[in-house]
Amino acid sequence: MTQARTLYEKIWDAHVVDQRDDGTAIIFIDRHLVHEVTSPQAFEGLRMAGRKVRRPDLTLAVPDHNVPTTARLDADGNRIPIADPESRAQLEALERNAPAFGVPYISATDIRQGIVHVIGPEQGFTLPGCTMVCGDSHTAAHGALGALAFGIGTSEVEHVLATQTLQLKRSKSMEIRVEGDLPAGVSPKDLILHIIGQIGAAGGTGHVVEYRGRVFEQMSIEGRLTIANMSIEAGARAGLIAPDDTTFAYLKGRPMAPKGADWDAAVAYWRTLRTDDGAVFDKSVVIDAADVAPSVTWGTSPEDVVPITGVIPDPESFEDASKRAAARKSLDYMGLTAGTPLAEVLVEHIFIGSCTNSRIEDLRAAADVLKGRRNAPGIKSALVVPGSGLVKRQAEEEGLDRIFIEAGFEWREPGCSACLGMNPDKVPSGERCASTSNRNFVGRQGPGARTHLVSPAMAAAAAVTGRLADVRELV
Ligand SMILES: CC(C)[C@H](C(=O)O)[C@@H](O)C(=O)O
Ligand code: SF4
Repeated sequence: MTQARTLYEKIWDAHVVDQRDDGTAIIFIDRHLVHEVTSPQAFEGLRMAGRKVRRPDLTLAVPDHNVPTTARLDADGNRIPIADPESRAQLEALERNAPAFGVPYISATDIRQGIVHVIGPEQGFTLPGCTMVCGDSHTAAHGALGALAFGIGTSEVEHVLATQTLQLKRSKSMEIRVEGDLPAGVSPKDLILHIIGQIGAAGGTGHVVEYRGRVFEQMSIEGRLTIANMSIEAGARAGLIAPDDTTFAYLKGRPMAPKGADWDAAVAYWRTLRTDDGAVFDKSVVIDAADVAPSVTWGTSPEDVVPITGVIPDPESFEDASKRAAARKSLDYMGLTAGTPLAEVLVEHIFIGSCTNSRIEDLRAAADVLKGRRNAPGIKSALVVPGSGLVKRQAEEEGLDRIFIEAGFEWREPGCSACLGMNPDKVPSGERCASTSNRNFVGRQGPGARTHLVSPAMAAAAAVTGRLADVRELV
């Protein structure tokens, strides 16, 4: 009898090109996404060494981090140059490097352009069972479709471009099993924030996590992408959800997905990609879905999570001395006082976007709350940034753009936007933003910016009330 294996072990075993005695292995990489921030030096390295891209057909490049989310073409149809010199240089480098190395490139003015982690699944570039990398920590997102996907550094980007392989050590395996069903009004974002709040920002360190349970089986691909995306915020190397009929239905007919007989063969293989009964995980965590409420972060780490019904925690209540010190610092940065009910915290900015929550379902969830309502007077800016041009177009076809605009939101072009301060979309110092992104680090949305991570519906609730608010009281 063959040994029972986890999903992670199956994908790993299928990609080992060479196994060394010291535990390192050479792994074949099926898919490589490239963006403008982590690729310029990698291409430069190839150029200096006189090397080519080994498998341009398995590589896909798109700019997302630095592109402004305002109009990209002027009235005459000419490209509006990027003002920031560093951003412009990175974008221009990618625009030169992709054609020079024969890498398929989706330009900033292409309708398919968007955040790498949104366009990969959308184009059918991301497939179950494949190994996938990108010079970007949120590559974990693609695990939502059952791909073993993780972020790599720029020198590894160069290595993958040159060889289509990567030297790696096998990670440990971890199961996060969620039992029961989520209560009404609770979204995948609330669940992943809750999970990170429970296991901590280092809870998954050294592990590849597999999310298991009925909740995930019943979840849409959009929701699964939100979950897997934030695996890295729990410290995990990657996050996986076993592919199933929902995955296959999502991928069928996507431009880069297999077609005809290849599709049938692929689906037959993908159906084998499940953790076998009796397979053993190195670590196992069980979460009760009934415990999850709409979640909000209060501090400067994604593990600083409380339910919206809660209060800002007292730093002195933490057992660990370093956690007490970190919480004091966080509250100082965030301008918050222990004991304040979350629902009394006023916000000035709203950001709906990022690779965590910028897909069509996210926009629908926010628009559902905003419909017939207007942003509260205290809201100084509210941005909605679709994850790709295709998401944007679909939202417009559904009339969602009207709902956002009528509520007082700005309807923008796709990109990373205010998820991180690398482009013009920033939150002013000392001001507070309810954000659907994934990181609330110090300065993440701009120097001195204060970030509260929430779901799209909760961001909309914050917009119309001008404070952190329980969306369940609005619908
Ligand atoms: C700029 C990029 C390398 C970075 C990452 O690796 O994740 C960014 O996407 C982020 O979310 O912080
Ligand atoms: S949207 Fe944010 S988290 Fe995602 S890739 Fe861009 S900067 Fe990173």
